[in-house]
Amino acid sequence: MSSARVNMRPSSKNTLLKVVILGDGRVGKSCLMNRFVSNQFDEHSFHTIGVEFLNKDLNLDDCTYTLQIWDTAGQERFRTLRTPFYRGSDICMLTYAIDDKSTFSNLQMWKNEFLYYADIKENTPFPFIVVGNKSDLSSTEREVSQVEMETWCNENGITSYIETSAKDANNVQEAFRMAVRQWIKLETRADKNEIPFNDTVDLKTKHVEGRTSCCIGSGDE
Ligand SMILES: Nc1nc2c(ncn2[C@@H]2O[C@H](COP(=O)(O)OP(=O)(O)OP(=O)(O)O)[C@@H](O)[C@H]2O)c(=O)[nH]1
Repeated sequence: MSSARVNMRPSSKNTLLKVVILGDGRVGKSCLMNRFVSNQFDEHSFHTIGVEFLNKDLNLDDCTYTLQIWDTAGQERFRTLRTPFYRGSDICMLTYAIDDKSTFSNLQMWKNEFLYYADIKENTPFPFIVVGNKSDLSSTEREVSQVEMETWCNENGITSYIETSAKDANNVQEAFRMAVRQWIKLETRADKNEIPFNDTVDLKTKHVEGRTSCCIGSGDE
């Protein structure tokens, strides 16, 4: 068998990527997912309890990716409900709200929680993307500057970061596209340089024929 593992993905099928969205409660994780999947925004979005997921196809560079997007509950009391779903993730979106410094300060906690429960070793390259949501808010409400975000990302080896507004639909599509590009970048690098070639196991590339969606424990408190 050839060592060109990257070319084994049949173009006629989708590549399924599991994307998990993490961050403190109320930063807008559910709104980002709903804006991306349904192009809708709910001003009075309820707390998520546990996790929910929705699928959405994304076309990039002549390939179709089915993003299985997992929206998790940000509140501490739902920790044990959300963490079992981190395993098998392909992309992790670390989210904060630009008008709430504490949600930004907690990014390190979210990154650590993800790495631990997804069972990924600390220094293994992984497609993280940092999203500063609620960019529609006025500059007087802003508590986290773009420079602070860039600095934190640089310190944490994260090269994908963006500010979004689920409310105005600003940069939401772009955030998911950026996340997939980051996944492709690392996948290609892993294929070429890092992961020893294995005839039988391709942990990153999965294929789906159809679309599904379901909810697990969503609703009001
Ligand atoms: N101004 C503004 N408000 C937003 C934006 N995104 C979400 N919100 C509001 O922020 C609140 C929380 O949004 P959610 O999407 O429920 O937050 P969450 O991160 O999923 O919260 P948990 O489920 O508790 O983890 C809601 O009142 C939203 O309307 C945004 O881009 N701009």
